[in-house]
Amino acid sequence: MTTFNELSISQPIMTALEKMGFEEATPIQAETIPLAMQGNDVIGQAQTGTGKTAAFGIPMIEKIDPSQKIIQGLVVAPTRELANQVAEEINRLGKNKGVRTMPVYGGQHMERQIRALKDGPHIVVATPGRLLDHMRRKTIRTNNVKIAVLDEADEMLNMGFIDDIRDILKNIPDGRQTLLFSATMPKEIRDIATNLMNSPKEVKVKSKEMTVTNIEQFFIEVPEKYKFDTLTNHLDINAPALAIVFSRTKKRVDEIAEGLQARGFRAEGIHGDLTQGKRTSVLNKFKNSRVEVLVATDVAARGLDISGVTHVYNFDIPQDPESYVHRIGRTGRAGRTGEAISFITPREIAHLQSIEKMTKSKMKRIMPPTNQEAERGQQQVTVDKLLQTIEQKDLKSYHETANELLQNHDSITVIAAALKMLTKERRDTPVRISSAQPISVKKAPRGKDNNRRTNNKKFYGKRNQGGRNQGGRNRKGNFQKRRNNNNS
Ligand SMILES: Nc1ncnc2c1ncn2[C@@H]1O[C@H](COP(=O)(O)OP(=O)(O)OP(=O)(O)O)[C@@H](O)[C@H]1O
Ligand SMILES: [Mg+2]
Repeated sequence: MTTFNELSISQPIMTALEKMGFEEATPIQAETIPLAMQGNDVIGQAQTGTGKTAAFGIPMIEKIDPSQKIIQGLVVAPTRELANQVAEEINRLGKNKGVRTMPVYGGQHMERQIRALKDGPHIVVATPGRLLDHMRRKTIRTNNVKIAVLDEADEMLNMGFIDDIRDILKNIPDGRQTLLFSATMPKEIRDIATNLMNSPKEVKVKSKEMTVTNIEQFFIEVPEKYKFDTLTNHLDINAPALAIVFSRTKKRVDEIAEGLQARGFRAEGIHGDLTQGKRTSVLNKFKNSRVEVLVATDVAARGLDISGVTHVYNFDIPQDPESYVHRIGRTGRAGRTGEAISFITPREIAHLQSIEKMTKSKMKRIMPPTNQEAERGQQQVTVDKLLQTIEQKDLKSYHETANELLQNHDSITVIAAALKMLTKERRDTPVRISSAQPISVKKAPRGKDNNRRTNNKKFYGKRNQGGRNQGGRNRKGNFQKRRNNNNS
């Protein structure tokens, strides 16, 4: 364990770290902060949720001279929400030193942004498109930038962004220091990265798996047309505090979010076709739990740090293993636990195996929950609430009425009625999600494939007709029991 003291961090930042409740440095922080503070270029790779933001934020703030009101540090991030979040964290870290950080991204009012930039932030955290726009207008000048960071570096150096990144880096003075961070770093991207840097030091926090071990990973083999019912049944059983459901297309995100609302869930969708105002409001509602299920495209896959996300669903399995790693990494952050559940259509089993191979982790097969299990799951939510109320013990004033009730009815009937009243009514509103092509693997591994397949037909029935009852449940316990041991 490394304390921040051992890393020779200056007092103002130490005070900020204390305020933020950071007691010890995470491994990626312990390894990269000294290297970066010595002036090295660094490529830092560590699992999701392990504190990479502070790993580049701290050395960046150390480099800033707050008396000079010019942009000295630049962070580039792939999405607007992430740019905003990273700016917030660097602001917290740099506050006591008087270092001001400003997020700059598209969808915000240009004139207002230009006015704010005139106030002279020391650090800008930007998305590439809007940053280039400002650089062309000369409303952002990069000639004094001493340190540049690519957060989610492999994504930034991928096809979609690489040209923009080259243009941005061309305009930053040669003597600059460059830091690249991500949880994933495919080899071909690392080679591109090295060319843009000055003899970088590579730090890879060693771990057997690319994914975080405190995220339990499951998969459910389910035909496309049963995915939605499987999702709502699963949500009923697990009653997640906050869940993110990833889907492949914006259209499906909208449809899933609307379908969930129709079935009584507080759900909203987020994707790139929404206005920035809508994107921000949906994310804020999710952060303060007014929305319990966030349905998203990969726009929410990388970097977002929302505490309390207990479940990540891959309604559609992603194409790349990297995307899988980042998506499920929205839970199980900073040492917490989480569950990731991926829906795999029968034709995608080979793809699932290729993801497992790349990430060096296993997903355990679970069976799709039945309608009866989902009903019991919802009742259990009520029972949990009831038990909490019993624990609070403040029930004396209800005793007399309770006694009267029990004189005329037996206790089972009374309790059952109370449970019925308190349990969220299950809606069976029919929902149709437009179809998606299954993802295929170029080289489908043969053979092993077969023992993964089971005939799941018997598990699906029309909603509310009742499926196969698996017997008594005990929330998670039942869930565990149903794992297929052949695959764990
Ligand atoms: N040393 C620390 N002690 C306690 N909490 C920390 C520490 N460093 C960071 N955190 C917290 O851990 C959470 C995850 O950090 P962060 O978002 O930087 O992870 P990340 O490695 O960038 O993940 P991702 O790969 O998903 O982007 C944040 O809430 C952050 O405030
Ligand atoms: Mg991050």
